[in-house]
Amino acid sequence: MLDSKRPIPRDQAGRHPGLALAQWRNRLIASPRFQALAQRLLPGRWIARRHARRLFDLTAGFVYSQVTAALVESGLLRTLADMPLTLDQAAGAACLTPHATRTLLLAAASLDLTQHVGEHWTLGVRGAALVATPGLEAMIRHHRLFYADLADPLALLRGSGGGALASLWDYAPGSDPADARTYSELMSATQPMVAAQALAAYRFARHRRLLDIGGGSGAFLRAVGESVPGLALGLFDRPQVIAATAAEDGIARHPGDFRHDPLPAGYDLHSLVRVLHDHDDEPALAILAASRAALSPGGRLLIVEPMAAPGKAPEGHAYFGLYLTAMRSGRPRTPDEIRAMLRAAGFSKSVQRPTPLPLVASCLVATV
Ligand SMILES: C[S@@+](CC[C@H](N)C(=O)[O-])C[C@H]1O[C@@H](n2cnc3c(N)ncnc32)[C@H](O)[C@@H]1O
Repeated sequence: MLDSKRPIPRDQAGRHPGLALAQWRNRLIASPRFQALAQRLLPGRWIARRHARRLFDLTAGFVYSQVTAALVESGLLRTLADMPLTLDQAAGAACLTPHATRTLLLAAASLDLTQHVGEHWTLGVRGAALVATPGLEAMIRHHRLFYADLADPLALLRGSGGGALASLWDYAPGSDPADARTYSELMSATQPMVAAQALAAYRFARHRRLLDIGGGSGAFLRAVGESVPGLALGLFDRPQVIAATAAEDGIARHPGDFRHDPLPAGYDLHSLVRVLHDHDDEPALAILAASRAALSPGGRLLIVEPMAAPGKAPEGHAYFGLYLTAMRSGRPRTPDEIRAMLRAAGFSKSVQRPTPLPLVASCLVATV
């Protein structure tokens, strides 16, 4: 039997054996002789092309994002979803010259966002999927702030640049409630897909009362309430966020600050949806401890958010790693990292429940 605790043999300098292998591979890839050989052999040519494509996509990804943003912000995406347009009609709808419109539509067609059929333009496969995905257009518009911060990525990482995204997040006491409302609206727009992951992963009907901690405008609670009618619902968020949202029948409202205030008792299920990763380790642990303190024995905490996977899944460490850096708070965590924090906060056990689209959200269930 393999002993997983057995130490991995290291070289004389104390380095992991995998490092030498990775260095050998990297030298091979960089060698002109190896590259020439790969071009001559058919499988090698195929692999080289695939890597070249991926490398090009990495280099050009920002351009693709901006083509998509132009399609959304010009209104063309929505108009093409309603009806096919000739080039002149599209130019009129987008308030662009026919030449500029053609440039945009051709660029979008190369990304499967649009399609040229006869004399008309319509949506391509990805364009149709984009329109059908709730909240994605709102997210693309919101990325204007994020990409402004990313214009100098090193300044962002050094903490000397950015600030556009953080200003939206920072609705501390005294700030304009309109900012809290803008952010909550974005969160609500992207919420249906997240709620769908939680509903597919967890049987809420086994509980009596659900408290959504940092629940924003209550979109998650409304989605769960529609699927599980008997469940009593409670919303905990900052006072200015609660004040900025419409009073909902049947949802108990608890204004407060989860870093300092105790959470209300009497709920047998808590949820933290896209909340934990917004916070650095110390406040994140305080939130988990507050949940643990307010839950009775047998109570559960559901953590729903996109989680990181080391070396894989770029939505984790690449997207959220940089997004949360721009937010100036929090970090993406792996399920194992969160489980360790849950243990430190006093939860007796936690399990991961598979979700249909981990890219949107993964789900951990912790028991008191
Ligand atoms: C990223 S949003 C997520 C909103 C919602 N759960 C969702 O997924 O759409 C984070 C939420 O946590 C709330 N929040 C942040 N800090 C808080 C604090 N100290 N106390 C209470 N709520 C807080 C914010 O107001 C916001 O509604």
